Amino acid sequence: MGTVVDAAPIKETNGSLAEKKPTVVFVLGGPGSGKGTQCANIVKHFGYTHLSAGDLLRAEIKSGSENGTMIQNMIKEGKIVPSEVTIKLLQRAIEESGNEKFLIDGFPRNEENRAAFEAVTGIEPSVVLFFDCPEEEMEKRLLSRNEGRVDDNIETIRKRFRVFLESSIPVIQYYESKEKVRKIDAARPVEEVFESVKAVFTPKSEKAD
Ligand SMILES: Nc1ncnc2c1ncn2[C@@H]1O[C@H](COP(=O)(O)OP(=O)(O)OP(=O)(O)O)[C@@H](O)[C@H]1O
Ligand SMILES: Nc1ccn([C@@H]2O[C@H](COP(=O)(O)O)[C@@H](O)[C@H]2O)c(=O)n1
Repeated sequence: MGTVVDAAPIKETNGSLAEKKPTVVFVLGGPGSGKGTQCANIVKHFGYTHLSAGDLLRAEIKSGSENGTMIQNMIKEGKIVPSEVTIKLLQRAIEESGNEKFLIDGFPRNEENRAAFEAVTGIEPSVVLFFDCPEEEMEKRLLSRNEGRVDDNIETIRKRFRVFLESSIPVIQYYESKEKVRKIDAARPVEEVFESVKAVFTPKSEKAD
């Protein structure tokens, strides 16, 4: 079956989300670098709403959406789903949340994601967290995650690593050029990583001297 994306243009919400001035933090890093784990900690401590692009896409498959088969195939291959699909899911989740502070995890994954989100929502991230972790460690974590994900097998993991290097690193470089990136050494134990994360979210005035 061919790719099914909504034939209609993305809902004309351009600007309306931006007018609400939500605080958006993009959470990036390779597969298995610990983005979801750290987002759960940030939610508990700092009151953000966690929106994982991957979780939203997996929920869309389960919902029986007409795009479900296409999304499932893309995830199995470690490929990036067309931006209009993912952005619609993010927009809906933002609008329904009632919160004004969001961690957007695993997005933008490529330049198309980045440019389309900005054009459609008018939102720019205040900060981009980058969980930096060697492939060897990420591979070990993914192979022992045991959540039954169709993409946690060595063949797909290697494809996901390649997509990360080729498509996602350039997005991080773009935000580095705008001085928005906070790079975190993610190869340490969860608690140590979170100490570094906390420093990003704690206002300077509250930090110990
Ligand atoms: N600092 C850490 N040390 C060891 N294991 C970790 C660490 N952080 C997360 N993990 C474990 O590694 C696995 C992957 O973590 P997590 O799901 O948070 O990564 P992710 O970056 O969100 O992955 P993906 O992009 O594939 O969704 C999980 O089983 C998690 O419990
Ligand atoms: N912006 C995105 C995010 C994810 N995907 C697809 O989902 C897969 C799993 O993502 P995780 O963040 O949960 O690891 C990913 O490999 C992509 O296939 C996407 O297309 N676009």
